[in-house]
Amino acid sequence: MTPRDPGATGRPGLLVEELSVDYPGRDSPVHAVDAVSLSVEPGGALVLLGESGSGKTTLARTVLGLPGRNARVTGRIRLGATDLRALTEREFSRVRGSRIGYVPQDPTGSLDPLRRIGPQITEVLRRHRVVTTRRAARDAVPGLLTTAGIPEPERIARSFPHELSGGLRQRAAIALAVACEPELLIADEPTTALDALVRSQILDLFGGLRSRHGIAVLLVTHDLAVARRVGGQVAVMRAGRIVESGPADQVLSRPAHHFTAELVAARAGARR
Ligand SMILES: Nc1ncnc2c1ncn2[C@@H]1O[C@H](COP(=O)(O)OP(=O)(O)OP(=O)(O)O)[C@@H](O)[C@H]1O
Repeated sequence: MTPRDPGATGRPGLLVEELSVDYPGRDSPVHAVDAVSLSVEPGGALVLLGESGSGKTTLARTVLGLPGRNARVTGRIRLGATDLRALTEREFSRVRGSRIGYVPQDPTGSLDPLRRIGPQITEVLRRHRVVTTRRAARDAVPGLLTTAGIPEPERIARSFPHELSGGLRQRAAIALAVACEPELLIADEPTTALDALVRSQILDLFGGLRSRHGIAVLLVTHDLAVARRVGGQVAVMRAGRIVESGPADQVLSRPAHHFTAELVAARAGARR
C-alpha cells in the first residue's frame, strides 16, 4: 500500500449530517438513528460507543449503504466529494470494498471458508480493478498481509480461514478490507471475540492504517477500554442519538453527560 497524506484533501473524509433511520415498529416507527451528525477526517478515528440497541450498528450499516430493505433513511452522507445517498445500488457496490472497507465482528462474515486467503484478496483487487493482471494481484498479496501485521504472509496466503487463529483470521479480514486502499474503514465490534493481547494488537493496527495510509476509521463498540485504546474522537450514543462527543481522553476522563458518566462508572465498578 502507498502512504497517503492524511490531510491532503483538506476536507472531512466522512461527513454525516442529520441522519435518521427509522424501521417500522408494531405500533410506531423505531427511531434507530435520530438526527445524527458526525465527521471523520482522513487519518482520523471516530469511535461510536454505546449500549446494545443504541443504534451504532444501524448507523454504520447505513454509511455502508446497507440499512436494510425496511429502513426509512433521511439526511446526508458524504465521502470526500461523493454524495453517498445519491448513489444507485450498483454504484454503491463499487464504493463498498474500494472506497469503504468493512471489518465485521466475526471475520467469517467477510472471509469465504472454502477458499484460501490469497485468492480471496486477489479477487477483490481484480474486481475493483486495482490491478489489471492476475500476476500483479498475486504479487500484491504478501505486502497486503504484512500491512495487516501478518507474519509469514506467503504461508498464510495459502491457508484456509479455518487453519488460522482468531487473531490471524481477523487480520486477514482487515487485509481484505484495506486491499483497495479505501478512504474509510468501518469496523463493527472488531475485537469482541479476541483475547486481551490480540485485541490491543488489532486496535494498534488500526492506528498504523490511519497514520501511515491516511485511512479514516469509524469503529463501533460497547467497550470503553476499546474506545480508550483507539483514541481519536468518541461519540456516545443512546437511543439513536449522540449524547456527547469529543476527544476520547477528554470524554472518557471528564464526561459532560450523565449517561457517559454512568458508562464510565459501570466500567470502573466491573473492574473492582
Ligand atoms: N432491520 C431492522 N428492522 C427493525 N428494527 C431494527 C432493524 N435493525 C435494527 N433495528 C432496531 O434499531 C435499534 C438499534 O439497533 P442497532 O443494532 O443499531 O443497535 P446497536 O447499538 O448496534 O446494538 P448492538 O450492539 O446490540 O448491535 C434497535 O431497537 C433494533 O431493534
